[in-house]
Amino acid sequence: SGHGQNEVCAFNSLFVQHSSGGPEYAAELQLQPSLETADEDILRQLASDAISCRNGTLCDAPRVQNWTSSLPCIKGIFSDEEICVFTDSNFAQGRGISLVTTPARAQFIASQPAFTSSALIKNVNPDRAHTIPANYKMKEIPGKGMGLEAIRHMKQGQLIMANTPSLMIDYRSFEWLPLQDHQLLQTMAVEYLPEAHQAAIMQLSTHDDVTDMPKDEIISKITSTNSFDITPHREDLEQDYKLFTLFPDIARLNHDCRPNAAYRFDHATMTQKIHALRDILPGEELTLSYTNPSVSRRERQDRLKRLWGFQCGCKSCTQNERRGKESDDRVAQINSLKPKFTDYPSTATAAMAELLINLSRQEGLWETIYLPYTYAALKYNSIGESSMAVKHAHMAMQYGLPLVGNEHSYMIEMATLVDKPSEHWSWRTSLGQSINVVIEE
Ligand SMILES: C[S@@+](CC[C@H](N)C(=O)[O-])C[C@H]1O[C@@H](n2cnc3c(N)ncnc32)[C@H](O)[C@@H]1O
Repeated sequence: SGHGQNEVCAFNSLFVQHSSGGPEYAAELQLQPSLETADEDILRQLASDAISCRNGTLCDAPRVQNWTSSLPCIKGIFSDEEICVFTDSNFAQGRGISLVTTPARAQFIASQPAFTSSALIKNVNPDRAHTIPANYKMKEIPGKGMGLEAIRHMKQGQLIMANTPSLMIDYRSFEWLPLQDHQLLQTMAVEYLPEAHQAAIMQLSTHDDVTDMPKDEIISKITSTNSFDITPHREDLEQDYKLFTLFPDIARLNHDCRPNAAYRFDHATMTQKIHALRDILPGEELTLSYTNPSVSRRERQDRLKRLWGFQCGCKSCTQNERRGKESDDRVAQINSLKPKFTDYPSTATAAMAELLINLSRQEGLWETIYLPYTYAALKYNSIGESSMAVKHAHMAMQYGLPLVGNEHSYMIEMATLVDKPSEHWSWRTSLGQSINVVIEE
């Protein structure tokens, strides 16, 4: 690209100048720990040069439209493609958003309705939604740092809060760039945001003490302690590369192995939505599960310690040995029953689906309970019990719709079944014939 020819702005070409190695340097980079490859001062100089580029004095105009800035860029070690910082400081009523990604993906994201019809995301973020009374307050939670507490009664399925991202970091930035370059882009992505937004990010939890840490590392700690993995839009051609995404208000939700809330990202509105998994009373802490809840207590605790660095103090993790064992047994039974509904040929029955529902309810696994309700609806319909089928299909939708949306295959099946059970493909399929009722997720 034209950009690459400009020595002032092209980070990777300066890497080459800095070393004595020439073209082999790229190969060297793969072997050395990246922190030793570039001098901090040089990187800083490059960053400030890049800012000058952005102001149009040293470089070409940004190559991607719709962003208030689209620099700096760094070329990947394993790829010819560049990773750049894209900021739109007007996004979400001036709250702003920064992306660290390829120009192609940035262009795709900028074409989403959230960018092209800004009225869509008016009032999405708590600090901009002055007219909507908050459902929660932030407070200190013993042993967990800060957290969010419900201040009103909320119904199962209700939207609790929503947020647009502060930062979205393409996984290619971690994979293609040396750590120091990656951290530099991440820091610049923060620094390009409006000041109030930056301040909110810098106040987020770092889990450990970060006094005396350089800013790049503090920001890395903040993103790794608080970000969600977002699966790319289904029309994005690069499904393998997720987006590590920070939502500054939602980041205050602590983990619980049996949470009362769940998240879902809507690409069109670029909004992470938090819904109530069950009815919530005022005074309850609002929680999400950071990890798969359907594994044993030991496994959950190990994962949380390994991946997040904390000892889980949730109710399910701290209950006594006997109750802990009962919970593990239910989870194991759930996990052995579930495949019977999706494996072919299916040996499952409506009674087994009811058992799965009961176990999930007892265990408080609300996030996935739409699955056994869906199985039950299909099994009842397959034996011609339409009223039971419709009843369970309604339950599947009540729990599933807020979490997976109406385009999810299960929700589509349930909506058609409820409409006319006898015209659904599953109708009486288990009677007198040997067709099995199995649907794909
Ligand atoms: C995304 S932040 C949640 C908000 C955070 N407590 C704060 O003060 O901003 C994740 C961090 O919160 C703490 N945390 C979250 N859930 C926890 C739990 N169940 N037990 C202990 N610490 C928890 C850990 O320090 C974790 O790294």
